Amino acid sequence: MDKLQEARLQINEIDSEMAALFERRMQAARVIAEYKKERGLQIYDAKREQAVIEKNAAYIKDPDIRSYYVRFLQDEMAVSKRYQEHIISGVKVAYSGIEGAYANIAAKQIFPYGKLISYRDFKAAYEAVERGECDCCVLPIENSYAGEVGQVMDLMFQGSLYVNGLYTLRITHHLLGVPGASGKDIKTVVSHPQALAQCAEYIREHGYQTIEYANTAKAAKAVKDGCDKSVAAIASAETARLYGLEQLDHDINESALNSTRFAVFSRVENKKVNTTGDSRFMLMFTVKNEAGALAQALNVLSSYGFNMRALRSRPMKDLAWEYYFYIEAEGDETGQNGSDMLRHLGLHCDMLKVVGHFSDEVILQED
Ligand SMILES: O=C(O)C(=O)C[C@]1(C(=O)O)C=C[C@@H](O)C=C1
Repeated sequence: MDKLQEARLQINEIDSEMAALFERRMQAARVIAEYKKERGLQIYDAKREQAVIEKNAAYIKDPDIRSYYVRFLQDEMAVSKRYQEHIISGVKVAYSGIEGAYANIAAKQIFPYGKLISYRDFKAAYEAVERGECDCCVLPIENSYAGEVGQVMDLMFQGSLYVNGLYTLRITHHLLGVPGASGKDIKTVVSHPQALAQCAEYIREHGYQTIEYANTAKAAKAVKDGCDKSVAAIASAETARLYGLEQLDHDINESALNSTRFAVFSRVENKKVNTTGDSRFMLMFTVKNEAGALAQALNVLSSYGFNMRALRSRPMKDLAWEYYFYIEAEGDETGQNGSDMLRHLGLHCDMLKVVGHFSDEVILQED
């Protein structure tokens, strides 16, 4: 037998072993896909991929081969992601608003393989998941300019869903007109009040009239349907594409940091977040009506080493002048220290629930 034949026989043997291993790996990937579908998690997990590569590359003794093996692992995970997309494809994702609205843009980016279903408002989208009509929903919880989204906070407090992922969408506004219009033609701009406020300086400089719409996509649709060269919408580049509008001016919002945080809600809690130090969790509670109860509750978190990043209060709708509290904190509350903290915190609360935890806040780019 010559060397070629010998090497090919070896490869045949290795490939047959690898085929069996590949099948096992893909079966594990299927389990992961189904787990993620139930919890509204993204397939791609950058940290996990990094860990897989680091751990396995270290097994390769020949330094000449190591970089090829890293490539092999990357390809293997790309195949695994394609297979998972095939399994999850059509996962039903509820969002509020119409196509082209920012919630739709965020949902599309988080679940490009999903079936996105529009609901008229936050409550309708949230309840569609509670009823089992959708697998998860994507709702805004906070805007860097306008602050918390109170209606979504209230749903989190009263409802039964969990937050297993948080995504920040950077928002860039553009001036959008009908084809053939130019900046000089524009007299009136239409958009959501927040978008108008975010571009207030630009609008003032140009002396435009403003008209408010329920969301930026509706404003864009109105411009398209109105066919009036003197009216422009303020919305995203994606909305322009969707409604066949032209960008007459770009990046017109004042703050470059304009962004909205979207949470993905699902019926199943993602019990274990990674423990690499980037975990965060969200709590909602009411405190006992006693002097110092709130201060004591807050002290419990720090005494167990959890760093509180946000504290908000909202009125309880059915009890005048009573409030519930929302906390977002850094750390992993699923371990022993976390459950001790929650037990201790519970002593100061009438009601306490963990609404969600997630490992990393993912930054989405608008385009
Ligand atoms: O571990 C996961 O979360 C997976 O989805 C599996 C897997 C892989 O094939 O190893 C695939 C995609 C992720 O980006 C990370 C890893």
